[in-house]
Formats: sequence, structure tokens, C-alpha cells
Amino acid sequence: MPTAQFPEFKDRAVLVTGGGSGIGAAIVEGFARQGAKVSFIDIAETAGRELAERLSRETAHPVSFHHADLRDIEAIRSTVDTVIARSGPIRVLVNNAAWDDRHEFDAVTEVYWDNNQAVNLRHVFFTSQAVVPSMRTAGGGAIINMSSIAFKLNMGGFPAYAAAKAAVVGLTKSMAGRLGPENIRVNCILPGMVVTERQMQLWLTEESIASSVEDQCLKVALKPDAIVGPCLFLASDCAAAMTAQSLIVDGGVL
Ligand SMILES: NC(=O)c1ccc[n+]([C@@H]2O[C@H](COP(=O)([O-])OP(=O)(O)OC[C@H]3O[C@@H](n4cnc5c(N)ncnc54)[C@H](O)[C@@H]3O)[C@@H](O)[C@H]2O)c1
Repeated sequence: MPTAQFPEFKDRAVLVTGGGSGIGAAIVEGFARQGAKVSFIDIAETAGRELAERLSRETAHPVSFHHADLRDIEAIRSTVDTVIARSGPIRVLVNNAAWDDRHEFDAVTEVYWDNNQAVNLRHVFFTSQAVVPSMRTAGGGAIINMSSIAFKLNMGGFPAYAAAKAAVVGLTKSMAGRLGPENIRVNCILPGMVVTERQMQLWLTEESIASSVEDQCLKVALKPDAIVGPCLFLASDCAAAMTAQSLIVDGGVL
């Protein structure tokens, strides 16, 4: 975890989607250790509950887990209402949840495509739409969307995911244009390969990690906490003049 402290996060409501594991869990922890009132949404019930319980024993405010499927827009809206009722206006939203399922070009169906966009793209818009009214009442806020460098690398194994992650950049810029006059900043982060438990279970091997690290300038495999500092920075007053930007955090691949 970064050691830098940003006093502006103290007692502020922060919402993270997909905060139950991986990068999202590290971001939840990062904001909680800044003294923020952190809530997170995840579909993973056990992991979410365990993370919230563990962090709540160590942080200034209890960390609040909300079980919801982000493909369900009504569930997003009611969860956001619950978070605001409990913690006050949301000042920081991190749209982190995604599903980097591999899929063969010839096998993709309409149903698969729509579900993939629902889990990787659609909720980024609708969670933002649900949160923005409370940012307006608070006088401003910061939204950070999680994209990926993967869509820039001509990787053939996940066309729907790559399309969604490219769209996150466009959505970020459009929302930044619309919400900037209301003092709401919208930026996105493009991580490179980040070694998480799920990535290790599903896609990564020691050999593939070594090969990816070889492509980086920095010869270390990135862990989830590598994304926390850039995320805190973009949400903080240090980045008050930054909006509509894409921050690449990949150890120097691109
Ligand atoms: N790990 C990497 O190498 C990497 C690289 C580039 C970009 N990213 C991006 O960073 C973000 C986090 O990646 P990660 O590797 O930690 O992912 P992850 O799969 O470990 O975590 C994603 C979280 O989202 C949750 N989630 C998935 N579908 C959901 C749904 N329908 N409703 C609610 N929650 C749901 C999962 O339960 C999980 O806790 C993602 O946006 C991903 O695209 C990751």
C-alpha cells in the first residue's frame, strides 16, 4: 500500500465496484486506510464479506460490502441509494469491475456479446449516472474507470472484452466533457499485466508472467497494490486539474 496520505479523503464516501478481489480489493483497502468511508459492490458474497470484516477491524470507518450483480441496473440504483443513505454523498467512484473471459472469435453469439458488454462496459455508465446526483450536491467528485492496455495490443483472445475496454476510454472522455462544468472529474487507468489470485488460477503461469515482465521496462511483476497509488492520486486534490485522461500503469510496456 502507498504510504502517502491525502487528508481530503478523511470521512469522505468512496464507492468501488468489483471490490471483492484483485485490484478492486486493493483499491478498497487503499481508500479505507486513508480514513475514507468505503463501500464496495461485488457479486462474490464470501470474498466480499470476508474483506469487509477484515478491513473494518483495522480502519477508521467500517468498510461496507454490498452484494449486487452489476448487470442489473435496478440493483445498481438501489445499492447506490443505500450507500448514500449510510455514508453521505459519494465523492469518489471507482468503476473497477470487469470479467476478462476469453472467447473464440468464431464462437461469439449475440447473447454472449451482450452479456460481455453488460459486465465490462454498461455498468460503468449506469453506476456513474446513479452516483453523479450526490456528487452534484457535494459540489463535485472524481470518477475513475478501469480500462486496460489489452485493447491496444492486438490480442486475439477476447474481442468483446477488448472492445469494452476501448469503449471505457471513450466513455471517460465523454463523461468528462459533460460533467466537468459541475466539478466532476472523470479519468481512467489502463493497467498492464497485474498478477491477481484469479489471474493465476485462470490464465497466468510462471512462464507467461516472465514473458510479460520481459516486455516491461521495469522488470517486476505488478501486484494489485501497484494500481492503488495512481488511483488515489487521480481521486485526490493533487489531480484537481486533470480530467478526461488515461493513465497507463503497466511497468512500461506501451
Ligand atoms: N489483472 C490484470 O492483469 C488487469 C489488466 C488490465 C486491466 N485490468 C482491469 O482491472 C480491473 C480489475 O481487474 P482484476 O484482475 O482485479 O479483476 P478480478 O476479476 O480479479 O476482479 C473483478 C471483480 O469484479 C467482480 N465482478 C465481476 N462481475 C461482476 C458483476 N456482474 N457484478 C458485480 N461484481 C462483479 C468480481 O467478483 C471481482 O471481485 C478490471 O476492470 C480489469 O479489466 C486488470
